Amino acid sequence: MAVDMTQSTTQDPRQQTAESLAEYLAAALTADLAASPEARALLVVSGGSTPKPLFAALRDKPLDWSRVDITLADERWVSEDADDSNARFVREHLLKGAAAAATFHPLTSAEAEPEAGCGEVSARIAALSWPASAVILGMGGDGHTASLFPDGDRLQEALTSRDCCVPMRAPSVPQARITLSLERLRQTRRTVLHLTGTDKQAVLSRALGDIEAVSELPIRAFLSAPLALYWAP
Ligand SMILES: O=C1O[C@H](COP(=O)(O)O)[C@@H](O)[C@H](O)[C@H]1O
Repeated sequence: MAVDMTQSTTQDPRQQTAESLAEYLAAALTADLAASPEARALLVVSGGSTPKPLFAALRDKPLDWSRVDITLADERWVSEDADDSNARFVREHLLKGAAAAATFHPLTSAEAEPEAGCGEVSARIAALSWPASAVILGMGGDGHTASLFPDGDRLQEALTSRDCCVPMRAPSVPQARITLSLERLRQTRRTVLHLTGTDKQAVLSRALGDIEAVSELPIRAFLSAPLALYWAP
């Protein structure tokens, strides 16, 4: 595992880490957009609570956001105005200021269940400009990342499928989900793991102890390739 560990030393380490990561992502997007005047750049973000200060730090970076596509690593199969919708979170915290010019691609459809809507979403997301400039992953206390849950009903499918998206249900979470597959999450120029807290540091240490046992701690699927780790206590 090649880890680029960026850790804050200021009084507000989470904010400082978010700002460092925003600088890194803005430079990555700018570099990928410079490839040609027609180039588009794709940014894959995670939901949850961790990215909020990152989104605030990133959204006013001076780059051509009109050529940036943004999608999610995973989503709850809920309406976009639900409190726990990742799409709502992205619209409220990232697609503001300069970044309002970006194009957001949600992971839901009009179907009632993710099993019915997944094909449509997969086709839509697969049509974006892969490889992504960056995939920003989070991690839960159970070692899940995106919606690759240890107790997910389709975890093995999501780890092996060539499909872009996979529906997911897990006893440990209340809502049905949809997640990008492992193969799709790996189609990126840069992978970032953004974590906060000593509890998650402990889970990551455990995961690094045996990176082969992916089903136990699915974050392990990303620990054998280059990864930029942004962590703050
Ligand atoms: O369920 C989820 O949790 C993880 C981590 O969330 P956080 O609140 O601890 O930041 C997140 O990365 C994932 O996208 C989300 O669906």
